[in-house]
Amino acid sequence: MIGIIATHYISSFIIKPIKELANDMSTTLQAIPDLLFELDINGKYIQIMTNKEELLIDARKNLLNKTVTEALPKEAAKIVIKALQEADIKGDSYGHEIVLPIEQQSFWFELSVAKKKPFNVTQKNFTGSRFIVLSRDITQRKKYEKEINELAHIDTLTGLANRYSLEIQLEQALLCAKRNHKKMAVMFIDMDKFKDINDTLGHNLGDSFLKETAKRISRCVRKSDITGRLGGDEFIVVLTDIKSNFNASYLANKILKKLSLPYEIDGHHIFSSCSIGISYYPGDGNNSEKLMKSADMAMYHAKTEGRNNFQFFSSLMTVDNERRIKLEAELHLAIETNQFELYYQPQISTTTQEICGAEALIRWNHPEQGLISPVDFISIAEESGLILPIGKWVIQQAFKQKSLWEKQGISGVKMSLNISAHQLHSADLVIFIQELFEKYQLQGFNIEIEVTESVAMNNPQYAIKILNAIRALGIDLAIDDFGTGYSSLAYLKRLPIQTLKIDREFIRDIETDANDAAISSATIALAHALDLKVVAEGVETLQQQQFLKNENCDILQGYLYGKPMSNKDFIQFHHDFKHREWQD
Ligand SMILES: Nc1nc2c(ncn2[C@@H]2O[C@@H]3COP(=O)(O)O[C@H]4[C@@H](O)[C@H](n5cnc6c(=O)[nH]c(N)nc65)O[C@@H]4COP(=O)(O)O[C@H]3[C@H]2O)c(=O)[nH]1
Repeated sequence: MIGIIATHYISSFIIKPIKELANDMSTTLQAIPDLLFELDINGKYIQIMTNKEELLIDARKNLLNKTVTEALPKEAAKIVIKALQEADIKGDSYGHEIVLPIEQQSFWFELSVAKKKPFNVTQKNFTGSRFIVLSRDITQRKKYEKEINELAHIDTLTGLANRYSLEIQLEQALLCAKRNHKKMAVMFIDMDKFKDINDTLGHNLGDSFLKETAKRISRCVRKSDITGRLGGDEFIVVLTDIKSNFNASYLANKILKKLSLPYEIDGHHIFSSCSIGISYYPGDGNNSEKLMKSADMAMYHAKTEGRNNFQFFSSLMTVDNERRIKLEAELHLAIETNQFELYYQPQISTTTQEICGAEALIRWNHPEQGLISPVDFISIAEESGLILPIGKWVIQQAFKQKSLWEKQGISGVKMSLNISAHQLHSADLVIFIQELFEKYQLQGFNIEIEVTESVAMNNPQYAIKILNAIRALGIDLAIDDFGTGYSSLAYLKRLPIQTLKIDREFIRDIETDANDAAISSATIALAHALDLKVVAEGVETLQQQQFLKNENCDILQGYLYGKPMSNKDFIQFHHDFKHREWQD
């Protein structure tokens, strides 16, 4: 009886609570998303407590009594043993990470290990240290970490290295070059007139264009070279081991060629090019900042040399660069204090022998340097965006002058003026012209706007739209510097132009260079076939004049008749102009 009571007592007061506790424990373990193991100091699996069988490297029954060295990849097993040894000494160990191949995927686990305190009731056979190992699945976290790391180092648009990563990689490459006495080259690549593409076709298309550019650059370089995007349309290529300058020029030529091939993006045909500056280690700098800066200056020099070319850094450019920065600051002031003036160069009709036009050309009356030629500041104005206010001033001044000439009896003289790529692509250009056109009552008077061939051909669809709107106001349009740009006749036919201006490069050697003569003759014939008038620029000699007359060129402009001159001188010139000695 006592025996029964004692059994009942043990059952209800000892075994039952233990059972309940075990039940509770098992429910708690089910709820833990991690894997729990009990291992001995040799890494032998004593217990596996998890319901996440799919995260085990092998079936539970295959793992039990095996050691981690037998069950896991070598590297992971080493880490587990290390964590156990650490916990054996300190009592616990945290933060070790292992990667395991499970079902052909890589899973990351973070280990937390606690040394077990032996107690006698259940673990009579307990020999040596035992450990509870909690193995947390951190695969997702690792994925995010990798993504964040990539975001920090990779330019998300192009997949190339970003500025931060470029600097790190360049510093590392420099250390290596210093140690091994190697030469390196840094190339600074800037797309020509990217802003126009972005402004006119929108940012999405601009992005696609940059992606394509990045692809083309990547295809030109070796795997061991560093390629990245600094931001915007600026790319960097670092040649980490070059034998001679030839390597860099060869690659620069290759990149120039590839980036100037036509782009077809979302049905738009885009023509572009790039300018490249090159600096060398050790000659042009011994740290990443100096090398990048030198390459940047050389790139800027390439821009001023007409774009679509490459230049090596030279110390003289530092002076150039300082001058440019100073000039840009002074240009701001020049706009505010009205330091600009328009000069006018006469154009002579070969049929009437009269002055039939005047090209308005800007001059800068610099307070210290005197008259500065547009050649020295237009490109800076374009780069800095100052061309927009300057260009507006030119339009306003030329329109005003044209209206005054009419009032002063100087009629029949077409006023030609230049507009730049930036202007053509500025949103308010047409409205601005229209308002001034009405303000100065120029309806019915001859006004002509000149755009260079490359301006019109860069994004021709947009150029056609804007030029059509200008043309609709009754303004004539001319293609300037014809022959120096893309010469796409198919597009030329679609432009609403009335005049072609042959660049003075072709006129200069017209008597001695058969090619130039042939190009000029063909251009005149082509223009006439398209019902366009032809202006020859840069006519300096009677022989050139004769040649052009023989070819039926319509209008001549050049020093032979008159240099660009102030308004006062032009009025005098016009007054004095009758039939002169130079005429045949
Ligand atoms: N050697 C020689 N040169 C001759 C002869 N005849 C004319 N020229 C020069 O050739 C240039 C013709 O202008 P462009 O091709 O439009 O080239 C212009 C044009 O692209 C730009 N420019 C001038 N004014 C403006 C302006 O108001 N706006 C814009 N966007 N660009 C302008 O600056 C360029 C240079 O202008 P300029 O220095 O005035 O130089 C002028 C003129 O002085 C000649 O017989 N021999």
